[in-house]
Parts: sequence; C-alpha cells; structure tokens
Amino acid sequence: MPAAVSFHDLSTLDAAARAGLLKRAESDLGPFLDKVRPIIEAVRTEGDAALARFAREFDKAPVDPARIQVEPAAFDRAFDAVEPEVIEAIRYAVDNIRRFHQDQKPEEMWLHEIRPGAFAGDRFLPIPSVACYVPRGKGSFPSVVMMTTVPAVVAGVPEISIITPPGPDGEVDAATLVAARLAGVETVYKCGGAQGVAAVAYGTETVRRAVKIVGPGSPWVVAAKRLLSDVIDPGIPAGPSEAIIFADDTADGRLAALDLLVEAEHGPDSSAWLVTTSRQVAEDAIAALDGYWAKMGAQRTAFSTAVLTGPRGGVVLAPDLEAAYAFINDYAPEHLEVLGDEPFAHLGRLVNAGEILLGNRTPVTLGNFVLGPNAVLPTNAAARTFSPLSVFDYMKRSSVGYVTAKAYPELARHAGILARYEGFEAHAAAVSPVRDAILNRRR
Ligand SMILES: NC(=O)c1ccc[n+]([C@@H]2O[C@H](COP(=O)([O-])OP(=O)(O)OC[C@H]3O[C@@H](n4cnc5c(N)ncnc54)[C@H](O)[C@@H]3O)[C@@H](O)[C@H]2O)c1
Ligand SMILES: N[C@H](CO)Cc1c[nH]c[nH+]1
Ligand SMILES: [Zn+2]
Repeated sequence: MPAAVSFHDLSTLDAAARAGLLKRAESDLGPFLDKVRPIIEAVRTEGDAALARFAREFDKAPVDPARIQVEPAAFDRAFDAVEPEVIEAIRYAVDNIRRFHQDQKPEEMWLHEIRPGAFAGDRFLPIPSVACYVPRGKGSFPSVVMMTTVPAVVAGVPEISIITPPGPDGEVDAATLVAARLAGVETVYKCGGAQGVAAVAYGTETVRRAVKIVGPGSPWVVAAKRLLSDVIDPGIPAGPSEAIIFADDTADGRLAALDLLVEAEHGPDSSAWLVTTSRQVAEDAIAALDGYWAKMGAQRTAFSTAVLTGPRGGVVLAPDLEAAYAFINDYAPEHLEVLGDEPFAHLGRLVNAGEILLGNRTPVTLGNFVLGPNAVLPTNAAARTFSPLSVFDYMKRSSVGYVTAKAYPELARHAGILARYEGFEAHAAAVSPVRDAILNRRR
C-alpha cells in the first residue's frame, strides 16, 4: 500500500510553504554540476575513448570507440525488429507533427513599407547544424526523436544529428532508429548524458560538432548544457517532466487521477500536481489512485508513488478559482491540462504554461505523442519566459531594411538628430549632406 498522497490546502499555507510547492528537481543542480565537470573535460581531451568508457560506466553498455555512430544496417534491422503497429503509430505521429510544424514555419521573408518608400522586415534561415538529445535511462523515447528532428527537417537544417545513450546491449533503441529514419535523420551517435552533450559541443573523432543542442534530459544533461552554454547553444531548458492537472468543480476526480499519473510515472525526479477548487474532486482523485496503481508495473508505480507522496507532487486544494490560477501561473508548468465542462472559460486566466490542453478528451498523453504541437517544453518554471520547441528554434532571423531615395531625407533627418544627441559623430556624418553629395556626383 503506497504512502499517503501529498495534500496541501492553499488556504492554510504560509508563503514559505506555498513557495516550497513550486520547487522542481532541477531547482538545485549544484551536485550534478560538480560531477559533470570532469566528464566534460574527459570528452574534450579524450574524445571517442571517453564516450566508450562512460557508456560502460553509466549505461552498462559495451560500446566500441570505433563504432560510436550507428551504421546504416542497424536502421534496416530496427524496421524488422519493431512491431508493425508501432511503426504505423510512429508514421502517424510524424505526419501530425510535420503538419503542425509546417503550419508554424514562417515565410522566408516579409518586408513592409514602414514609411512611404522605406521597407523593413525579417528574413528567416535555418541554423547550420543541430544535435537532438533523445533520453534513454528510465525509458526509450522515439517520441522525442520525432519532436526534435521533424521541426529541424521542416526548418531546413542541413546537418541534423541525434545523440542517445546506448542500452545494455550497446545498441540504440530500435524504435528510436525507426523514428529517426521516418523523420529523415540518419546520423545517430551512441552517447548520452553529460558526455553526449560534451561530444556535440566540442566534436570528437566520430561525433560531428553542432552549433545547437535541443531535447530534454535528466539533470545530468541539463547540468552539462548549462556548463557548456558558451560552447554550444543549449536551447530551451527541458529537464524532468512535469504537469499540473487543473480540475474545476465540474471535473471528475477519477479522470484527474488518471491524468495525474501520466507525467508522475517518468521518474522520481518528475513533478505532478492536481490543482482543484473542489474538495470532492480532490478526494475522488486520491481514492482512485490505488486502483490505477494496482494495474501498473512495479517501476512506474514506484516512480509515480515517489512523486505523488513527496515534495514535488500530489494534490493542491485552492479556496477559489483566483487562488488556483495564481498558483498555476506562479508554478508555470511544462504541461497544463484543464479538466471540466467549460475549459475555455479558464484559458484567459492561465498565462504561464508550456502547453495548455483543454477538456476531458485532451490528456497529456495525446500531446506527448501524436497531437502535433511539440512536447519538448520548458520545465522548471521556464515557461514564464520560454516557449515550446518549434521551427523557430532551428531558424535564425535577420532584420532586413531598404530605403529608397523618396524615403531617405525624412529618415536621415530624424536619425541625424538622434545620432548627434547620443554624441556619435560618424553616425551623424553617415546621414549628413556628405552622403547626398557623393550620391549626387554618382548620377
Ligand atoms: N521535457 C521533455 O520533453 C521530456 C521528454 C521526455 C523525458 N523527459 C525527462 O527526461 C529525463 C530522462 O532521463 P533519463 O534518465 O531517462 O535519461 P537521460 O538520457 O536524460 O539520462 C540518462 C543518462 O544520464 C547519465 N547518468 C546517469 N547516472 C549518472 C551518474 N551517476 N553520473 C553521471 N551521469 C549519469 C548517463 O549518461 C545516462 O545515459 C527524465 O527526467 C524525463 O522526465 C523530458
Ligand atoms: N512527457 C514528456 C515531455 O515532458 C514527453 C514524453 C515522451 N514519452 C513520454 N512522455
Ligand atoms: Zn510524458
């Protein structure tokens, strides 16, 4: 019988206790940073040999330093090994994820007439390379392959690679390879954790250097990205999975419990809260959990029990909707699910969340795998300022401007005034009559 599910009544909590509920496993990266430093240094100086050594140490995986890259035949074998229905589901998901990100992709350029004869806009181009981190410790994640590589392909990134820890057989998970090929990426390296991040940041004999890394991972991965952020663009912060299930008075507690377990089962470092304004919903949810746990395997039960009975998960009872909205917005969850008969009634008040899934038929599971929007989302309250992974993460934007002879005098006059005020003489000269004289002579 699992321990009691954590229960907090917001109306009785002081500020410090409420603030404690907002903490994630990533909130204290200190111990991970110290252990990750020497791993990074070893990869920088020893390259592939260090990758093979750490694969043996951390993944219990026999990896030959000369075979860090997955060979083409392994993709063919993966298609034979994976169940046809899984391949079909991957195809379906890739299709939806591709459609979503194609719709999201901006036009290559827009140019508007800001003033008569003065044009300004943006041009979007793909970044030159990206490495996609696909976790594999407490599960295998073909879905993360799809979420990270499909938008990269849609954006047009020319060099896309995947890094992922090898399994105990020394190989990459078969469905991960299927998803990679169906997404259009066949450069896969058998290295994960901090050592994988270091490999793509510095490059090794085998691993191609990338300018950016995307994808979620354990605190080891998050710590390495942070330490290497001067060497490689670490992308949006995406650590241990987390969710808030928000259930109003009209929601069914049994549904709330069903969905609360979704992100709680990722690992003991995940976070999962049911936030509700209804004591009845809270009680029904807590009562339903044992029945669900009885049908789950030992590992996922242990992970989700640890989350829901610990400091990073359970049930939060809010005295009213205002308090519930305030708690959710302060928490800024990665995934937010809204249960109840009128979910759109709450949408306007919910401002901080990586994704907001509305209604009783949009569980987090659909967003994680097949709906189309990206399931790699900002964690650890980063949703206050960061957005979900998207095609924009694989593109960079340049501003573009063009001023005609018709527009130039007016712009030059105003710019000159500002340049002189700021004390920039060359700036002012560039829009002074000197320019007009030169241009007039060229006619
Ligand atoms: N935000 C998202 O989109 C998303 C999606 C899927 C998973 N996740 C999260 O990603 C994480 C995946 O974690 P995971 O563990 O399953 O896989 P992972 O690949 O991120 O981490 C496993 C790696 O960590 C390293 N490691 C493990 N123990 C170590 C030690 N003692 N010292 C140094 N390195 C060590 C090893 O290299 C190992 O390969 C979970 O927290 C999960 O919640 C997030
Ligand atoms: N929950 C993860 C994002 O936080 C995505 C995922 C993949 N597989 C299962 N879940
Ligand atoms: Zn998940």
